[in-house]
Amino acid sequence: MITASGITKTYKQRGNMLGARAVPALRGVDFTIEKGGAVTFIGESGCGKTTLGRIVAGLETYDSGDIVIDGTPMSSLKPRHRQPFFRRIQLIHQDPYSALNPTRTIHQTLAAPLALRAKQTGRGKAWMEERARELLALVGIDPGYVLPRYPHQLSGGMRQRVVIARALTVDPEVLVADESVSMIDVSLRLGVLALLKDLRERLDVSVLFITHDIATARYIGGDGELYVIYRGQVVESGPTERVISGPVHPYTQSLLSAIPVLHGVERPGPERVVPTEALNEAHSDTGCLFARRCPFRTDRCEAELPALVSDGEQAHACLHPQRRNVIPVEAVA
Ligand SMILES: Nc1ncnc2c1ncn2[C@@H]1O[C@H](COP(=O)(O)OP(=O)(O)OP(=O)(O)O)[C@@H](O)[C@H]1O
Repeated sequence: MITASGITKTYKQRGNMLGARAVPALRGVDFTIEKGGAVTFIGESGCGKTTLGRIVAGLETYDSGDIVIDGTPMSSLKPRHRQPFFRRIQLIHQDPYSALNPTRTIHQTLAAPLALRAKQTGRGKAWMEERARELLALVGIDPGYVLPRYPHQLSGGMRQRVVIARALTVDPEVLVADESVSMIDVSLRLGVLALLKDLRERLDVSVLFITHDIATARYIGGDGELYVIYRGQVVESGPTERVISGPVHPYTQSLLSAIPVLHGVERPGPERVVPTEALNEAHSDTGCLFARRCPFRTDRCEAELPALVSDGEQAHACLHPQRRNVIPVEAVA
């Protein structure tokens, strides 16, 4: 089990003559990934999703808060001692073109991490060969065809599957899939999503899925937890189906209005959400981060940052939670 609590991350971006500008990417994010579970983060571009995925995979540092992996807080370890923990969490690179070394055959690509695994588990070369074939078959490609070939000799879909097979060489407990950086086209994307769903069921591996698309959030992690993130803050969370059928934060509702059917949502609206502003521009950080775009804002929202309040299952950070449907103004004809 992996627990993240209060994760914050601020980037320093080179600014104008006044010096570097601080860009808060994550502002105190908490979540738990259970064994075999699915956790989805959804939000629009720039909200901090990719940063979060990289932090969970141990590829990015964080400023405060902690990640606890199977009871061990990562802050209690020196960076090199964190590696064995983070190895259990594999980020699936979504750009199959740059993720594989073009000068290595697939056999060589899989051999390196399998050799490490063989050493750790006291196995030999025969096991490595067998495991490479087994993993390729698991991701739905013919080992005999793929193993001797170079990445450029394979289709985009095959390359993406090889990337997933490589992630599986270390027997990960969690796969992190950041769809927002996906370079693959729609038809391949659906195949990869189906594969991730299948691997979750067959290997009991957990999935941390990062997306800006509610339909894929539902497809891959419909039985898991959904976290809606806005400008680095979780504004709503809960069981995916429950949040989708009963969103209370106006931002979640505006995201959901992109899908045609909303079961169980009262619809006296629609109310309109102000279009996306340039997220990093001179936003006031006092008060609710969504206030400027929110159709329900009051003076209180401008002054008070709402904390995440939970009813035990579903949580929201809104001073005026709504049981109504709102739509982003971009979607209005
Ligand atoms: N290496 C970096 N240096 C400076 N700022 C960064 C860096 N990486 C991300 N940021 C900033 O942090 C914020 C969050 O970025 P992040 O990539 O995590 O968002 P995202 O939700 O994944 O966006 P997208 O869906 O477009 O990938 C953005 O404002 C971004 O400009």
